[in-house]
Amino acid sequence: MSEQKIIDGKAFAAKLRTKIAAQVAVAKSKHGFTPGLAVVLVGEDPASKVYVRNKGEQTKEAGMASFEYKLPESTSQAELLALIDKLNKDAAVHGILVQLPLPKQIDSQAVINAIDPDKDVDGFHVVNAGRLATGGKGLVPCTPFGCLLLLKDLLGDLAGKHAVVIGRSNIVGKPMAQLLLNESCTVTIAHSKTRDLPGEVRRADIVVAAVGRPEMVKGDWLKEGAVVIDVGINRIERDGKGKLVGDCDFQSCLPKVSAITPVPGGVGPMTIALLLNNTLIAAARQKGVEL
Ligand SMILES: Nc1nc(=O)c2c([nH]1)NC[C@@H]1CN(c3ccc(C(=O)N[C@@H](CCC(=O)O)C(=O)O)cc3)C=[N+]21
Repeated sequence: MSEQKIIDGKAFAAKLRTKIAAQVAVAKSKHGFTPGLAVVLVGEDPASKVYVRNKGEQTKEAGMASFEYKLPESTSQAELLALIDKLNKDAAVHGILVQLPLPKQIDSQAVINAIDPDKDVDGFHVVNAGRLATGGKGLVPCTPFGCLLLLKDLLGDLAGKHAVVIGRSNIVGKPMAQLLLNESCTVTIAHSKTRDLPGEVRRADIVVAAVGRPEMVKGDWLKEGAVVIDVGINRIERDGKGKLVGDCDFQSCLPKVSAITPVPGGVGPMTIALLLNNTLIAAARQKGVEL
């Protein structure tokens, strides 16, 4: 019964990648260029290595060029900045992603702000954050962009809906709130100091959970028929086994919602699809073509 309530982010992302691959083919055949994405990984974090590998594989599957840079944990900030300078100047590279988090000797924000904003396919550069906040044409962070596409596919026009975003990070919460505001939602941003979080969430037509706390949002916090987008990816131990769970308690939320994203298979695959989409957008703009 509730099967159709579960949003299939994996299938949506696969469809999106098919569309992107078709546009990449046009870029090659009609305009004579191959969109290229450079991914930079510093150090040995095992989860980061998996993401970087998935990104590389899906980039190539879409027909794009993938450039991977794996630097040692001991890399200095100056060395990383030198690589970014080289990638900024490389005409075959249209998008640059530096995997976060970075080792502690490196100032992440300084590194992000060294990327050419027009190649900043993560949308994390202060210029892109400013463009999003002021209605300019920039690059939008992949995870919130993916969440927005899922919401619009499900609900159509979002105007007037009450959205509660839980979490205020620069990479998800804040840009998500900006995007929902641009869609004329009434937006509440909740965080660790919010008084009566369940009470705030109970007013929401749309809940976006991005706090990084396993299974924090409970079903009895939700308004009947709410749409829940769960951005959390938390690795926990249960019954002696490793398990991936979101920021929402899926079992108690499912009966209350009209739709909910699962973890895994929800927002995660969308993030990578939107990264490819941003790379395509960045490449088309750099080449001055419409795809
Ligand atoms: N500069 C930067 N940009 C990022 O976008 C970025 C980053 N750094 N650092 C790490 C996080 C994490 N992240 C994920 C992307 C896809 C999945 C994903 O596809 N997850 C699948 C599989 C999860 C699994 O099985 O491990 C799913 O949710 O179904 C997860 C996590 C991007 N990140």
